[in-house]
Amino acid sequence: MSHTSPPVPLTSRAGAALKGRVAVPGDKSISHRALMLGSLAIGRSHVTGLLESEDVLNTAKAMRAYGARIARDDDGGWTVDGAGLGSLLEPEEAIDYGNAGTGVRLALGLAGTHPIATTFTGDASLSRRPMGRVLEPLRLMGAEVVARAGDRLPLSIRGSAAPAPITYRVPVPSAQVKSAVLLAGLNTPGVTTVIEPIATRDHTERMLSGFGAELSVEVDDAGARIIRLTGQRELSAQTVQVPGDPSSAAFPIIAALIVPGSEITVADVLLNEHRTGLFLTLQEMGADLTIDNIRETGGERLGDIHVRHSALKGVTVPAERAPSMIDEYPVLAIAAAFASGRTVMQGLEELRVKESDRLAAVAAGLAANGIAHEAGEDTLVVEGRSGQIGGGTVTTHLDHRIAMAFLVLGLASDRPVTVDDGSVIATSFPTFQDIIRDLGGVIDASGEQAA
Ligand SMILES: O=C(O)C1=C[C@@H](OP(=O)(O)O)[C@@H](O)[C@H](O)C1
Ligand SMILES: C=C(OP(=O)(O)O)C(=O)O
Repeated sequence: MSHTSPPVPLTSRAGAALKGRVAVPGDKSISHRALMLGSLAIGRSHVTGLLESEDVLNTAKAMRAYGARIARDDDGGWTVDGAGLGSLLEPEEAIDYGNAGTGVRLALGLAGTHPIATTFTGDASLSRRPMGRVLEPLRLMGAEVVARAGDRLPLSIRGSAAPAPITYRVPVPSAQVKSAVLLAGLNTPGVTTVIEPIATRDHTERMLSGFGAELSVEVDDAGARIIRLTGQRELSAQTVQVPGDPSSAAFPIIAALIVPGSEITVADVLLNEHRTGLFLTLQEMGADLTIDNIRETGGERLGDIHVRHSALKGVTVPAERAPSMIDEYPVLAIAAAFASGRTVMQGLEELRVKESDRLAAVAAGLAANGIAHEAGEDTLVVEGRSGQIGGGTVTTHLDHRIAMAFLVLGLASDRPVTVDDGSVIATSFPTFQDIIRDLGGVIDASGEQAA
């Protein structure tokens, strides 16, 4: 399905308490990277728990176009036969990356240091998002780019036959930019260095090391991470187990916190320290949220998260925590609406360049459902329990997280909440509705009556 398909309005409403144990699908960030690194490695990689969502399937399609063989096995695992570093084939057609920012930005990194031409396109959301943040370092490495005004998609990129290693200080906290430069460094002779003043998710570094890349990470006196990668070293095939996506787990977890009487477990959730800002914030808000069965697999930590309906209180979420929960603010705003007192979220400028302008989209959704709030340039303040909640229709702007966040709102609201298009949920969490229903939550196609 693509997002030229007709919109699918969905409505959620309050019902029984949420109960049960669920597992959310695999982490999106790790899934993209497993397919990409497997495609560059020599030999056959095996991936279990891959997220089978539209964004990740677009990466599978892209890597096939570059010459990798990628197949789903009968047992649900995936095999990836890599073409080997430096041997990406020129895709015969434009690669349509749909809604996937991570996918296209990381693929640009790969394409940017191979002497082949690739044209990338995307849906209306992706075509609005800035690509200059990855094109700037790739141009410094020798790539030629022809892009729409403002470095937007569609664009064509041709990598240099003799790419130059660079030292690049990432100007915005972005794991996608960091990763694009590191992936470009793989096919570049010499040492590519990325300096990251503010730490972001480090799945690329971890997985590159796991696939045998020569990579080191050092933290300087100012706390910046300095990542050095020696290029043109072969990668070797690996087995990757993808843990559950904490950004997906956020939705049932917050649903359980705000629906009275709820008690749920979300099993096997990734607990990488650069991804757990939401869980810490919820605990500060007074959430009954505990984590156990903590273990490590494939260089990543995971565990089971238990939550019970809780009396939440408003808190201030500091700007420096934003990179570790950047995709979770829309649903945190929903938790904040049920807290006593005000919740202040700071350092949100990156929300403006996601699948939608998330700050504006969240504010509009809160307004439509009677929740008092104030949005600044890079801040959001939500007044908890400010009156009757719900009854609104929310515009999703092709943004899965806006759709899911406001469907969670409806599960605990005084009146039902409708989102104008739930089809986009399939980009990251295709089983969202099934999981909420399994727990006892009510989400219907709009117009359908609850049973
Ligand atoms: O590297 C990644 O896998 C991601 C990085 C983040 O984006 P930025 O790099 O733009 O912060 C995040 O929002 C996105 O969902 C996934
Ligand atoms: C920002 C997101 O994804 P991407 O940048 O990969 O489109 C997200 O999933 O919330």
